[in-house]
Amino acid sequence: MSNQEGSPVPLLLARDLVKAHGRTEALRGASVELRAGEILAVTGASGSGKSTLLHCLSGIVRPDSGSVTYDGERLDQLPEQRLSELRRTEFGVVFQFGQLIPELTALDNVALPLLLAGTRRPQAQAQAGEWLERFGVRGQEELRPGELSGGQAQRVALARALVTGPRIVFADEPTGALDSLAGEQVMTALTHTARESGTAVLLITHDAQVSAYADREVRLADGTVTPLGVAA
Ligand SMILES: Nc1ncnc2c1ncn2[C@@H]1O[C@H](COP(=O)(O)OP(=O)(O)OP(=O)(O)O)[C@@H](O)[C@H]1O
Repeated sequence: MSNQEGSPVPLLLARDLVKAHGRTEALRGASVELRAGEILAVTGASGSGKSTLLHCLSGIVRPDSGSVTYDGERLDQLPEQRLSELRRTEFGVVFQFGQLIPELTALDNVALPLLLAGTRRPQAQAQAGEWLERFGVRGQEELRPGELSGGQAQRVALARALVTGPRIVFADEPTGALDSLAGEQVMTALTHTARESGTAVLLITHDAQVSAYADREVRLADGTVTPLGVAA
């Protein structure tokens, strides 16, 4: 099943997700949908299950019950091999602490997903350089993550998440470790690029300044999702 931007069929649809960590029920029937090209903020108090939801939606973790449908495919039922392929080609992920590979330069961190997808090194590095430039990290290509500022490292992480042209970027508190100026730069870069390329973004945050960048916001509480309407 294909899904065009503006189509009423959501690109990603989760229904009645339940997920427990030991005896803690992080999700208790959470439902959420993400449309093609939309920027959706998922907010909620600490411990409300936001990261668990992101992990279930992005196929990192399987829910105990409920369904996750991505472009017509049931993610929660897919074999591991197909799931990793989807995660590599259709999804990009950014975490709070970038999680760049410390031994690799900024350029090689961004080139890595392309190399894993079979792109030849010169081509991968050229594309990675273009993405670093787009995210305003010019001149830092040869630096390692430890030599970058927090904001620069997050913009490198964004470039790495977007370099393969994913349809969805999952961002878990992408500005959580940054001061407000660096946070604004990261959010501007992420939302601008996502809109330009038609990439949908599922953004986890507890910060109202960050959720203001989204088209729509939903709130997690008690393991379920409540819509909050369209952001201004
Ligand atoms: N691996 C785990 N093992 C045990 N409990 C876990 C695990 N991961 C999450 N939990 C628990 O599940 C609940 C939801 O956690 P989750 O990280 O999804 O919430 P969150 O809203 O993202 O929190 P925060 O905003 O603090 O990051 C919490 O009570 C947490 O302690």
